[in-house]
Amino acid sequence: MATENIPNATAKRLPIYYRYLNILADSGKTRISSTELAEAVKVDSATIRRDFSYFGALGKRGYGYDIASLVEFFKKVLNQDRLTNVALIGVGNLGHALLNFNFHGGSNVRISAAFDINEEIAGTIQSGVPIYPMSDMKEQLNAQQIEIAILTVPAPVAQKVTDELTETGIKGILNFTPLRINVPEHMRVQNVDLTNELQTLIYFLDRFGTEDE
Ligand SMILES: NC(=O)c1ccc[n+]([C@@H]2O[C@H](COP(=O)([O-])OP(=O)(O)OC[C@H]3O[C@@H](n4cnc5c(N)ncnc54)[C@H](O)[C@@H]3O)[C@@H](O)[C@H]2O)c1
Repeated sequence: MATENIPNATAKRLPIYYRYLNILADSGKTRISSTELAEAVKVDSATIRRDFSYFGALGKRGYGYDIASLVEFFKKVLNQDRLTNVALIGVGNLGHALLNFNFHGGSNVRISAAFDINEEIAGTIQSGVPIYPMSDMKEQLNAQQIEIAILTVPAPVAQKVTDELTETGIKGILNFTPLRINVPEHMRVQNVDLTNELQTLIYFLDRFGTEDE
């Protein structure tokens, strides 16, 4: 299965497909056409067919896609058949909300360790997740074989903390800070920027209006 060379845009849509297909499977539905799926996930059917084609022909003409096999397939592609432990660095307002949420609801990702410089929080357990002092970070990440970190520290220290993370086994950072952090080539950063998302929405509404207009 050649999943290394799929385009970024396709990779980003896979969790959307996976989540919806799971809902369908739970409701007892057994097959779906690319047109139906397109309507539900708001991605056009040609794109869906192209996305799926990167993984080999999964659908049958006139039949559509078999939901159970798609779910199994995406589960493997997205590594949802094993639990992925992630770390959270910075348990402030946002960090705390993410700990509380902790990716419940059918996802196989969970925050298993959190770290903070504040000595009053370090050593406590919040939403079932232990908070460690920063001095324990390297040891804990290695011991728990954690490869992904969520970064929710203040922007002025984001690069410093990132540099500390590069000395551990961390391979990917979900960066909530507004700073565009620098990482070595073997690491990958995914930025989450709510302001940016909101501005994009405002831009599209200003320019194109809503779908019903
Ligand atoms: N991406 C988004 O959409 C979005 C939304 C809100 C906030 N943010 C960003 O998320 C970050 C956190 O925001 P917040 O409101 O939770 O801030 P906050 O001040 O409430 O929390 C920051 C936490 O980081 C800890 N911290 C500070 N320096 C540290 C260090 N060197 N090592 C480890 N921990 C350290 C603090 O003790 C605190 O607990 C900020 O960078 C903010 O700009 C992003």
